Amino acid sequence: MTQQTHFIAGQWHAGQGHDIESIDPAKKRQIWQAKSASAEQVNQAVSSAREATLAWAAFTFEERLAYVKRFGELLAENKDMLALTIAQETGKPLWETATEVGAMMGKIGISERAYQERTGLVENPMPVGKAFIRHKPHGVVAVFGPYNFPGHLPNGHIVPALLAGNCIVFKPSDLTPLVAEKTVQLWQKAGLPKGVLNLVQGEVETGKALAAHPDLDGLFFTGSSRTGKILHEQYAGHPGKILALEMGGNNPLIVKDVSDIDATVHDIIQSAFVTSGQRCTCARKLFLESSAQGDAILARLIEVTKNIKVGDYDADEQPFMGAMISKNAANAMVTAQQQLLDLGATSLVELTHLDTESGFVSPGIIDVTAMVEQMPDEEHFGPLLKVVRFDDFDRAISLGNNTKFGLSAGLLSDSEDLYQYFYQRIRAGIVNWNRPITGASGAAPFGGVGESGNHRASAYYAADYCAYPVASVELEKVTLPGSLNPGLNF
Ligand SMILES: NC(=O)c1ccc[n+]([C@@H]2O[C@H](COP(=O)([O-])OP(=O)(O)OC[C@H]3O[C@@H](n4cnc5c(N)ncnc54)[C@H](O)[C@@H]3O)[C@@H](O)[C@H]2O)c1
Ligand SMILES: O=CCC[C@H](NC(=O)CCC(=O)O)C(=O)O
Repeated sequence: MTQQTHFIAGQWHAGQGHDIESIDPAKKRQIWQAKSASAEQVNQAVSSAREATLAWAAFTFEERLAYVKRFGELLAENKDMLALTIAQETGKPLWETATEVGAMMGKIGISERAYQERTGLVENPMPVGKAFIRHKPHGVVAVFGPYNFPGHLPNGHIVPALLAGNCIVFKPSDLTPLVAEKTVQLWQKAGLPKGVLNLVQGEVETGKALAAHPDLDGLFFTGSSRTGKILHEQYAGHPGKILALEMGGNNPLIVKDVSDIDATVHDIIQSAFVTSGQRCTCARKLFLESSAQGDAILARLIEVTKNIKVGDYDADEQPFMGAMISKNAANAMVTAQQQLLDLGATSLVELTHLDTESGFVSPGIIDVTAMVEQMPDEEHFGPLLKVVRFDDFDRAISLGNNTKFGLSAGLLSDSEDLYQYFYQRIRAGIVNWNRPITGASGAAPFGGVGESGNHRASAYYAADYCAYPVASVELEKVTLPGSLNPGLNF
């Protein structure tokens, strides 16, 4: 029987599109297969969400919260199963996927607080009557997720959207359909009314059919800037629809005047190579001073990087890095490295595709100082760190800012004055000092400037794009004003 993987109007359905599959990039085996959703099934999912909107929005916040909390309990009960599924589908080590499931659980409390603090009720007295600020859900929204956090990042849209009273059609990455299926099964178990959350699986054409659906009130997207820009163009001329775009980055990390070299190298590695470099916040460009200290940091960085353990997600001795998402993604990193070398860069640690049928690569470091002006402003979404040596701090900042993106940036330095100087000049939505630039908190806004987003930050601020404000002045009965405007006679 064909896998029933599309959840529409509270029922699981087999797809009517073409064959799709999911491959474990570490073990190189198929772990899931199904047929994609047809355009008609996408249509049914949107209709089912539309039919559910009035009743779902009419629930009190506490009633909606009860469903979400039940989902949270189910996440806790199923955390090992979900962590293993994420590991199998993405290649990420189990220690890391356990933290992803933890972030999914943490999202519930954060979103509850954010709803109250950012979109809660405000009541102001007036000379006559009362003024209220309330918020209403948009209606039907699509949620698009990326492959690198297939649980946590869609969850970061779904939880606040449901709490605000929206109904959803969820289209996960076609590389991580199984995580989506298992997550939606938990929502079903939580007893969510039919139609409130729908799931359609498929590749780009399913995404296109959903994004273009005329009955959507909005779309919340996390993924690449390439896709985000297509969606942005598609939504041009539709000012009535809400579009939240969380996209990529080409993030700088600058090091100057530090006393602890190992701590510095740790924060560089945690910024550049965690999740095999597949985080939107990963450091892509490392700026090191042309000095004896810069040389010492680079030497130690090379040494520690060469010793990073890469391996199976379920290895007893856990690796720091698992496989990348696919052999194609691994190949793309090898190609990117070669292109930089062709442009005049020098390899310091070669990124190598360890088993060409898998997603395993070793982390790489490449010195791009000689060709930094010609370096393409691309997000290379994998473990390849580009090093730029600098003499002048201002030039490091200016090269760090020399990108169309603006997601994360960091300074490693013992000087607070230098940090203040850096903070004033660097352009990014996440700016850290003496901390890795990955691992952002869900309790803070999360978003970037430039082509990293469209000024609709997520995480703690997701509440903002999940509801629209309604201002009301209200009085219990129609009452003649005490003083009338000139020229009126009653
Ligand atoms: N800023 C953030 O919060 C954040 C977080 C995680 C990942 N990312 C970014 O995501 C990227 C990696 O994820 P990815 O490769 O899965 O992203 P992607 O853009 O390829 O895919 C994201 C989603 O969009 C769908 N899609 C692709 N093309 C489409 C189209 N033309 N129309 C409609 N839907 C389409 C995909 O099927 C998937 O569901 C990286 O660039 C990374 O930086 C950003
Ligand atoms: O790959 C991109 C996300 C990386 C991750 N950011 C978050 O988890 C943001 C917080 C949230 O959405 O709750 C990171 O910074 O490592």
